[in-house]
Amino acid sequence: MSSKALRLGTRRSRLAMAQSGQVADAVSQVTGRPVELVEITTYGDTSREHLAQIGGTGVFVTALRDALLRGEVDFAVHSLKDLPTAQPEGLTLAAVPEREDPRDVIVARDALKFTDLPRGARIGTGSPRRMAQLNSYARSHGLDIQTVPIRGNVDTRIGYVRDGELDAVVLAAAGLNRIGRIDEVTDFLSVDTVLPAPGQGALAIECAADNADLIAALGALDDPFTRAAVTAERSLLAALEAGCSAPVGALADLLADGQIVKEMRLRGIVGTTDGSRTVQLSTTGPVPETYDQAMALGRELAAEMLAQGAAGLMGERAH
Ligand SMILES: NCc1[nH]cc(CCC(=O)O)c1CC(=O)O
Repeated sequence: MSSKALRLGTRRSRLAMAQSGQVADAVSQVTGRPVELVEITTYGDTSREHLAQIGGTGVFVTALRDALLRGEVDFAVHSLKDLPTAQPEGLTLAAVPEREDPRDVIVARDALKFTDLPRGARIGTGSPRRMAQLNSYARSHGLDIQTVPIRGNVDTRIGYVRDGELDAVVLAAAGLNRIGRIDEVTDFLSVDTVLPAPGQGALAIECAADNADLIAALGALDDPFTRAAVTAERSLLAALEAGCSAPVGALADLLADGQIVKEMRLRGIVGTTDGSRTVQLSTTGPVPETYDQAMALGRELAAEMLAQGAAGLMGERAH
């Protein structure tokens, strides 16, 4: 391969710049080539509407993908949870690096934990998935909380707590880690309380499907277990015919007996945003050795969830 700089297309938000910068360093290491960041503005960055109102999936990624397809940039880094499950013609996921903390967290006033929030506390989140699970937990544990739809980047959301408009906001640990604000977390939510979004905490590195040299080089950053796990989670999401703004949580992990890994477990939840109804199920299977096996695990869980009425809890379909 040449020693020309590789062009990495990135959104200009603080989170996107942070994760692109981190991947740029890693890619530079494995390829020996300099990596140059190319800023691209997306519809998701400029729209003032709530994500759920924009509807559809992938508002953040379309502009990046267009730039890749036009050959204006060589590769792009996405938060996997923002990536639509359909892989567009002409592009490929060259690597899914090792996932970091997949949990959701609370940033609350006065260092409060979720379960210590006072009656009537206002918790900001624009995510139907988070609303459904927080409200469901509140109902079954006698908490009196109010979820308030908010939008904006991570700094803006934390700002709602700092300026006293909200008692707490819900965010992803991974995003806070990447922008260096993890210290502001007041409570890490157990995945038994709130299942993360499919793919949460993982990144996807995408490039043109015909760029074999680059695909091979970026492949050095791939973590096969993370890829198997997120493949199962995204297969569940796809089989539920839900989009990335649907109230669907999912997490795949490995079950071990001592040091010996036995199985992959996939947990999933769908719920109404008021938390009054949920379908939450789990399945296990052999640790996938192929993507097809990981996909099958997701489809199997989706079928069981649909048989228990999951479709009726998801509201309007994204497509
Ligand atoms: N919805 C926006 C978004 N997309 C990715 C992350 C960061 C976490 C990740 O990469 O999974 C966030 C912020 C958040 O949900 O708090």
